[in-house]
Amino acid sequence: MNAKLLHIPADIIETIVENAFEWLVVVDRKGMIIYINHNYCEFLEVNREETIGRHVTEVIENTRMHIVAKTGKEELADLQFIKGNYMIANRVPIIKNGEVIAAFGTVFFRDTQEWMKMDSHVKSLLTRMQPYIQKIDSGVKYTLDDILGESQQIISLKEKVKMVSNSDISILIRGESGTGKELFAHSIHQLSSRSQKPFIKVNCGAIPENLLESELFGYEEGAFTGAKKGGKKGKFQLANGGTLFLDEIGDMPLSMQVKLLRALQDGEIEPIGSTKSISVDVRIIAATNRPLENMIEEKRFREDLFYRINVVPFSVPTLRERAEDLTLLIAHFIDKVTNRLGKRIAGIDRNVMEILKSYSWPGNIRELENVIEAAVHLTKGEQITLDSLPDYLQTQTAIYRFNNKKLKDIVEETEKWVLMQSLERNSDDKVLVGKELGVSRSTLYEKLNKYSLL
Ligand SMILES: Nc1ncnc2c1ncn2[C@@H]1O[C@H](COP(=O)(O)OP(=O)(O)OP(=O)(O)O)[C@@H](O)[C@H]1O
Repeated sequence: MNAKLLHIPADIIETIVENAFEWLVVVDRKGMIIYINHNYCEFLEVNREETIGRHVTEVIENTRMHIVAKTGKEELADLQFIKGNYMIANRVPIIKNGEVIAAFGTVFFRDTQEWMKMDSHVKSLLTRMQPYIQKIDSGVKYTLDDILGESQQIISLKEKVKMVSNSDISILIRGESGTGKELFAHSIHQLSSRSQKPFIKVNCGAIPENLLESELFGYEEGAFTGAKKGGKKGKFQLANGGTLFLDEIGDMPLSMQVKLLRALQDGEIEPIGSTKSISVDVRIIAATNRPLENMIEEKRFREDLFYRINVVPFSVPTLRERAEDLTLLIAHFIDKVTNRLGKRIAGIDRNVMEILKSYSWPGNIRELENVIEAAVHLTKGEQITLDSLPDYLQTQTAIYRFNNKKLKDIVEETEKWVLMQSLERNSDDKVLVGKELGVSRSTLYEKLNKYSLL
């Protein structure tokens, strides 16, 4: 140590190190933490004693401290993403006798206007880059890993995906809107031998009937007024060698269903205005939330097309059928939104969690994602509270969903719910709760104990 520093008592040096830098970590040359200051541990929500001796990558996300300790090259003012926020990190090697013996890193997060401006600039750049990154690849945006869920239904479906993805058979994915049908379609393509070829999606319900044919099969130059010079390739041709995802196939007009069936059976298409057929090799994945069997009876969907596409049926469960996945999905969406916004959310108020669990989610995962996104935006503190939920969920208690429950269970659920609300309102003060609900101290404790609310 520098001779002048030796005169400074150790406790003074310790105080300086603890406070001079906002957050400080020191690693040895193997990347093991040998020192980390209290403020940093507090931010990371880790216990200081338990972090000492652990590899820095196990404690700090996106860290490069172990790399600097190895290369000996300092990294100054580098952007680092930690716990939903962009920070400025300095990483400096400590060199003795020409050898790197350790490295120290400091992390700054300055809540100044200037920093906020830079933070949002970086985020908007990243958001703008995202579509280009997606366009570079084959069109696949999701893999099986993006399908979250630990329920038996989801585990079995993911197994089924692995079994059928490598064959060329057509797959019909059924399920309510927002259940994740598109995610499954992407994953099947991504796991198939066609994964390096295009994945092309057509939303059969969103394209007007008169345009659907040219969209699917393309057209020749001069095929109709307004046709593009040189003609236009249809989605079948664009998907050649890969997968054509026919979303909302139940909404396809009957006239198009005939043409689609012909194309699938012959493996050939005829662009509008052309007299020549073109061979195409596409794998079909279709999806719908419509009751196709009823539509066949009503002559609104062709039976022969149904059998052609329904070789392997897939049924994606609704969110209410797999309520056990709710907690995981909520945590995932909070993470996703906070990462994007650079906001910190530590948890969810327990009343809010109860509401989310008892709601029937008619819009499924899409609705859940939207509710969480809005709640993260609207939450002022670090907890998602009742007032950041949409009005229809805030009043959710009024509409009780029976779900085949017995009266005893309904009474108990309601009792627990009322107790939780009162505890929340009275900041856990049992005397006030007892007064508010008009119950004696012993009854209150008995009930709190029964519902594990103590
Ligand atoms: N298992 C899952 N894990 C994580 N996110 C999911 C899951 N399932 C669906 N999502 C998300 O929910 C949203 C809706 O999914 P998707 O578009 O695949 O539903 P869909 O069934 O195709 O809906 P629609 O019938 O309305 O087209 C997407 O943002 C998707 O990322």
